[in-house]
Amino acid sequence: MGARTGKEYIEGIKNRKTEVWIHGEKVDDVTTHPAFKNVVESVAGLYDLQHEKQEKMLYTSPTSGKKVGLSFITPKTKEDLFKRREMHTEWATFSGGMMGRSPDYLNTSIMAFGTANQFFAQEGGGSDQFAKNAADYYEYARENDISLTHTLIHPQVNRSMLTQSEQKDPYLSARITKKTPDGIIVNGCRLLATLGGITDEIVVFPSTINRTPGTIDDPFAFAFAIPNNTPGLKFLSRESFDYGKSKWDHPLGARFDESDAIISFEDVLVPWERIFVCESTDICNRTYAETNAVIHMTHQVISKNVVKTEFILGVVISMMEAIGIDKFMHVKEKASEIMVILEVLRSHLYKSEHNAKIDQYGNMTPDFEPLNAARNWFPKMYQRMHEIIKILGASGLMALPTESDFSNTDVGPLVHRYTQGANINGEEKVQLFRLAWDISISAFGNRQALYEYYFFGDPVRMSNAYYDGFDKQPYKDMVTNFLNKTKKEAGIF
Ligand SMILES: Cc1cc2nc3c(=O)[nH]c(=O)nc-3n(C[C@H](O)[C@H](O)[C@H](O)COP(=O)(O)OP(=O)(O)OC[C@H]3O[C@@H](n4cnc5c(N)ncnc54)[C@H](O)[C@@H]3O)c2cc1C
Ligand SMILES: O=C(O)Cc1ccc(O)c(O)c1
Repeated sequence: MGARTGKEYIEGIKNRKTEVWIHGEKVDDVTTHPAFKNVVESVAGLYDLQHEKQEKMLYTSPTSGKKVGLSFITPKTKEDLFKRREMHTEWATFSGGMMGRSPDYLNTSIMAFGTANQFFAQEGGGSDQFAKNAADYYEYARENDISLTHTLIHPQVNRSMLTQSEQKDPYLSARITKKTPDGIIVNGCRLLATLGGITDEIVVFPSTINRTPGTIDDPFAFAFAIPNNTPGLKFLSRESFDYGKSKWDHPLGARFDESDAIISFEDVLVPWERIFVCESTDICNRTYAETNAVIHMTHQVISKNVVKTEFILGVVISMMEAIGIDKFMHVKEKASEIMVILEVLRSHLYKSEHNAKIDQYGNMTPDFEPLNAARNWFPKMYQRMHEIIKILGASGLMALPTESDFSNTDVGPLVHRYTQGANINGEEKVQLFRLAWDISISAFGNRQALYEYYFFGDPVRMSNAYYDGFDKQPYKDMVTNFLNKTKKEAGIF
C-alpha cells in the first residue's frame, strides 16, 4: 500500500469499528462522533501532508520500492537523521506541536524493535519466533502506514505495592490468564492510550522505566501489538475536551484533542505471531533501553518540542506587542526565558544528531546523553511556559467574547471596540488571546501541561534513573585531583 492519504486513514478506522466508549455510550463511528471527528480530521491532515510534501515526508521502501512514511526509516547516516527530524518538524508544525501522538512518535519505536529484532530472541524468555514477529511487524506497519497507540502503565491502584501480583486485586492489571496453541489470553486493564480509539492498532509494551530490580512479575510481563478491533478489547475514553465549539473559539481543543483511554482486555486472544515478549520481566525491563527505541522516540519528542516552544514563543511575543507590554523589563525577561528554552532544546537536538553513531543493530542512532537531559528538563520547563502565558495575559485571558458575540449586531460593535489592543483590533486580539487561553487555561491546555509533565514517565523516577545512570566518576576525580594538588601546594603530603 505505502504511505496513506487522510481519506485512506479515515476509511481504515471507520471500517475497523473499534469498541470505543465515551460519556457512557458506545461509539458507533469515531470518524463522525463529535468527540473524535475533529481530531480524526487533524490526523487525516497529517497523512495528507505526506503527499503534499512528498520530498520531505516520504522515502522509498527497501523491500517494496513503494513510497512510505519517513518516520519509519532505518537511519543509516546522519543525513537520514536530519531528514527524519525535518519530517517530524513538518508534522509538529501542523498543530503548533500540540499533537503529542502524531504517528511518527511510535513509528520510530516500531522501527527500532524491528531492526533490533534479535533482542527478542535471547535466552531467558525470548525466541526466534518473537524476533521474526518484531521484524515482520515493522515491515507490516511501514508498508501499510498503520497508525498506532500504545499502553505501558499498570492501573493506578496502590503504587506502594511494587508488583501487580501484590495488589489487593491481582487480576486488575492486564495479565496473561491462559496460553493456548493460538496465542495468549489477556484479561485486565492498562493505562493510558492517547489517540486510543482512533488508531488502527495498539502496542502493549512494558514501561520504559525499569521495575524494581529483583522483582519478578511474569504474568504481567509481555509485549505485543494487536488491531484495535480485536474481540474483547475496549477503549474507555475520558470526557472530550472538544466541546463542539467553533474552531475560532477553541482553536486547539476543537482540532487537536487527542483523547486518552483506559484499555480493557476481556479474554483477548493475542496470536503468537503478534507477540514480542512473553512472561519475562527481565526482557521487559531492558526492552526500550536495549533496542534503543527510547532514543529514537526521544529524537521525535525533542524535535516536536522545539516546534511547540517556537509556537508558544510566537504567541507570547504577539501578546506582548498586542497589549503594549513589550518594553517592560520583567516582561522581556519572561519572554527571554522561553527563548533560552528554545535554544537549549535546539542545541541538545543538534548535539544528539552530530554525535550520532552506528549502534549494534547497524542503525545511525542519536547520542542519547543530550536527548535524555532534554527529556528530563522539558517537562518542568513546559510548566513555566504555561505559567508565563498566564502571567502576561492576565484579564485578557478571560475578557474573551466568542465568535457569535462578534457577529451579533447589538453587542458585536461593542466587544470589537472594548477588546482592542495597542496595535490590533478587537477581533484580532481576541483571536490571539483565545489561542493563548487554549494553551494555558482551557481543559485542553491543562491536559497539555499534564501530558508534557508525565507522558514519558514520572519525572521524579526518571530523574533518579538519570542520576543512577550518569557517569559520575570523572567529576569526582576532577575534585579529588584538585584537592590533592592544593594539599601538595600547601606542603601536606
Ligand atoms: C495526558 C497523558 C497522556 C498519557 N498517554 C499515555 C499513553 O499514550 N500511553 C501510556 O502508556 N501512558 C500514557 N500516559 C501515562 C504516563 O506514562 C504516566 O502518567 C506516567 O508514567 C506516570 O505514571 P502514573 O500516571 O501512573 O503516576 P503514578 O505512578 O501513580 O504517580 C503519582 C504520584 O506518585 C508518585 N509515585 C508513585 N509511585 C512512586 C514510587 N514508586 N516512587 C516515588 N514516587 C512515586 C509520583 O512521583 C507521582 O507524583 C499518559 C499520561 C498523561 C497524563
Ligand atoms: O515508560 C513509562 O513508564 C512511561 C511512558 C513512556 C513513554 C510513553 O510514550 C508513554 O506513553 C509512557
